[in-house]
Amino acid sequence: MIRVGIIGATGYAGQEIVRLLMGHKEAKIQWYGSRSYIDKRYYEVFQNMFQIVDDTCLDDNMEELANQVDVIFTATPQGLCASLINEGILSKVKVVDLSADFRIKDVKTYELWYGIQHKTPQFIPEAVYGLCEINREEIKKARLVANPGCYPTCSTLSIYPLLKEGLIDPDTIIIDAKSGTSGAGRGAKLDNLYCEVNENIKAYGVATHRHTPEIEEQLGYAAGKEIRINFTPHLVPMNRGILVTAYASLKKQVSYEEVKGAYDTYYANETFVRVLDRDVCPQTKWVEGSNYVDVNFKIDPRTNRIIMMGAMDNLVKGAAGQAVQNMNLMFGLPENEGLMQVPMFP
Ligand SMILES: NC(=O)C1=CN([C@@H]2O[C@H](COP(=O)(O)OP(=O)(O)OC[C@H]3O[C@@H](n4cnc5c(N)ncnc54)[C@H](OP(=O)(O)O)[C@@H]3O)[C@@H](O)[C@H]2O)C=CC1
Ligand SMILES: CC(=O)N[C@@H](CCC(=O)OP(=O)(O)O)C(=O)O
Repeated sequence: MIRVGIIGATGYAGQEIVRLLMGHKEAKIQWYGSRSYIDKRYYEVFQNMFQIVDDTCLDDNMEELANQVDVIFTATPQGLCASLINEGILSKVKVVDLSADFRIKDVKTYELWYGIQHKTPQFIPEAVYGLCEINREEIKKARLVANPGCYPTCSTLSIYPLLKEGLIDPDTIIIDAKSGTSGAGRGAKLDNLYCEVNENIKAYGVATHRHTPEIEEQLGYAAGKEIRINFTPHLVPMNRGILVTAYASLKKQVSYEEVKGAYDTYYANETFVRVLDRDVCPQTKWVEGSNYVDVNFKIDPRTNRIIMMGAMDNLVKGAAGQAVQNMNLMFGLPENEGLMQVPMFP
């Protein structure tokens, strides 16, 4: 049994890790870390866990935690993991960080976009970006995994095959993305009040969203050069789900079969990336509660541009599901263990 500790178990992403691990055959949670609910029963924070989890919430003492578990998930605000981690901890325990602290290789870029000073930049080079379908072999050997952001996961997986195969011009990519409000976490915020969100849709972070450099870095690796994109997220009145619609110019005229072949090259053997049938557009409802990302595309011959689409659950493949997938890889377990939930519909 892998012994698991979660720092930030009382947030949306942390709770989703707990939910998924309840169905995992090889993992047992030993530490439900919190800041505000120390000594409270976990089920008192989330009553969906009543008669399922009886444990009490503990603090965020990573030193102590590292002596008791085999893997730590940090599902905490930006900057916290970087401030707690050290060599002694990493020599004892594997860490999967759900925040952005170790995702961006250039520390100055991280500090600029996140507005905080990185406390442990010495660990950035060894951290592996945990996009399982792309970095699988490196993840297996890692002791520190940077779990990707929700928008970057959906955007990168939707666009990646076309950049790798050189079918699109990397400097023409525009990403329009929409997210449910659980993406913003459980903390009370004016922007996420019912009256602000319900019956409403709005863009935010236009040309300034902190996921922009993360997406640019990952797509840049696929393109083989530095790139710049336009990325516009929108908040939509639903609990879960991310929908990406991305646009790019094709480098030449291509057929449906050629592009489908590019997607199949990378995803035909992937359990969690489903390339949908021709003309079927991904929908968030078809992936809700599951670790799947549904992708598809449509060529517009009038403009010689291509529209790439992706849908996933921000809390599962966009956070907790991918984190568990990373843990499975790091411990040599079947990659899909605990992750085969069928999407909920309707
Ligand atoms: N929500 C999503 O869809 C996604 C989230 N993420 C990332 O996951 C992380 C968690 O996000 P999310 O669950 O949404 O956020 P929440 O606001 O829902 O939860 C934050 C968690 O962090 C804990 N926490 C806050 N401050 C501290 C502190 N100083 N010390 C210890 N624990 C602390 C909170 O504890 P308490 O409640 O006890 O105060 C809570 O458990 C973030 O980095 C986020 O960017 C990544 C991808 C998607
Ligand atoms: C709807 C919403 O507010 N979404 C969050 C992003 C989700 C997230 O969790 O951020 P990381 O992936 O970087 O950890 C936002 O736009 O800030």
